Amino acid sequence: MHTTADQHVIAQHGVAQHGVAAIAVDGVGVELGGRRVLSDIALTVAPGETVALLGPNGAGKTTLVDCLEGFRRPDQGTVRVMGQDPWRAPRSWRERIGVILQDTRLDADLSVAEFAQMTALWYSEPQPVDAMLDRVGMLALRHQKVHRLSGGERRRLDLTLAMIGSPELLFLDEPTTGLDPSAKRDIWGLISDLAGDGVSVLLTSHDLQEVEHLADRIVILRGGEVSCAGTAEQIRDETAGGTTISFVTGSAETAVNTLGAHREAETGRFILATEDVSQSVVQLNRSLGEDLVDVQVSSPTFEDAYLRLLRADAHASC
Ligand SMILES: Nc1ncnc2c1ncn2[C@@H]1O[C@H](COP(=O)(O)OP(=O)(O)OP(=O)(O)O)[C@@H](O)[C@H]1O
Repeated sequence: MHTTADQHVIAQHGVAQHGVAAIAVDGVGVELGGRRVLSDIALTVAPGETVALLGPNGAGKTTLVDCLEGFRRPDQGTVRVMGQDPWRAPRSWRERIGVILQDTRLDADLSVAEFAQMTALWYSEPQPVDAMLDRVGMLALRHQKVHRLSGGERRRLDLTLAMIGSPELLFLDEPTTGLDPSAKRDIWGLISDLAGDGVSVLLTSHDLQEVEHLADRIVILRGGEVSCAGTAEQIRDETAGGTTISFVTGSAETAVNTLGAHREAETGRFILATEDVSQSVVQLNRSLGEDLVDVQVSSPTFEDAYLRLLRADAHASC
């Protein structure tokens, strides 16, 4: 599915809008320590699109992002980021991307403003530091030493540093780790605003709520391969199925032959797939009357789908 979906996105947004996808990966393979860590990876991020990379520990997300950021050269396949091979890209290319790392250490004895100013020096046209600090709610802390910042404040500073060069593409690795729920919402708002301004985002996160909230599309890596790709709704529907009504009745024949339900062997309950819950409940009542007991409606979530995908056998995909 990922190939078709990605081709569709490229056709719809990437090529049509600007001619060049923010990220275009094809057939990428990486071997580390004699072990294949990535195999035949295909991935695209269209300009202005937010794509989330999801997968269990060790799935290969960091290795792939390393290839995209130019820190690792894949053994096979092609990688283009903003139209260039990251491994050979010049400094002018690096100025067009912003990076927030999973675990940055800001140990210097500098203040927040000094640290941001030092980062700004690297770019030819940086944003004004105070304006960026204000945008992430850090202006009041501009004189605070960075090594005294709390985990959440440090994460906000990380984001400031990533944004300071006005990047066209942002790599966000666990951008809200350690943030309280309210701060997390603020940062989500900020990331959505950036996406609204046309910034492309590759988000790596284990926070399913965050991924669902921010990503236009989700690419799930598993065992170094793309296991599934699509919108959260597509992945949910294809992996966990649609809404079902489960019920108990003594009229098995009506349940199966008239209503089209199937009997679950383990529980003896009847399961009916439905696209319109109220209409199906009316129909159940009409057909089974008082012989209808313990009706339960189940609508799978994206989390259900993701967990099911991780539990499934090694070749499962959607
Ligand atoms: N230098 C290396 N030599 C050998 N194996 C490595 C090396 N670096 C990473 N690996 C292995 O490659 C696999 C993918 O690692 P990677 O860090 O890309 O996973 P990840 O999806 O980012 O995991 P996490 O969610 O835990 O950060 C892991 O099994 C890891 O042990």
